[in-house]
Amino acid sequence: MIVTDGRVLACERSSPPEVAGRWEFPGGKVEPGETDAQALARECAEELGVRVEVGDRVGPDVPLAHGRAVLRVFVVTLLNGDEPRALEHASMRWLTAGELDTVPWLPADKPIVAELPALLAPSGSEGAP
Ligand SMILES: Nc1nc2c([nH]c(=O)n2[C@H]2C[C@H](O)[C@@H](COP(=O)(O)OP(=O)(O)OP(=O)(O)O)O2)c(=O)[nH]1
Repeated sequence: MIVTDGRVLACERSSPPEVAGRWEFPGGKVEPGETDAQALARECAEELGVRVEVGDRVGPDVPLAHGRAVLRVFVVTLLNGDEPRALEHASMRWLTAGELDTVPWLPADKPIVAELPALLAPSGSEGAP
């Protein structure tokens, strides 16, 4: 997940048909010989045209419905002022904590999205009215 200025980048899948229109964090499958961080940097370049630094993990490993993989999410930071472009997604939105419920997330993402308000809140404001 790319977090900038208290907003997270949410991406709308364009395919396959059964998940088109559902929203996710940019990323993709780790290929043989890659570390998690290498795979994530490659996918961010392919899908968004950006260079990133991979940071801490967020939330649990979530088993995917087909049982062949888990969803594992990391915070990443954009490098060199790069601006994400939706090269493979149908659309993209930068969401504040208050907007997280305004897109239909893929089911596997929901436990991870649940951890986001704390991460997006300005430090010290967690729990504030
Ligand atoms: N990148 C990403 N994938 C997710 C999320 N949530 C979720 O269930 N997935 C699923 C969708 C896919 O089955 C898989 C991600 O792999 P992918 O995006 O590389 O899959 P794909 O089938 O489009 O592409 P490919 O690797 O087969 O070329 O994980 C998420 O937040 N981000």
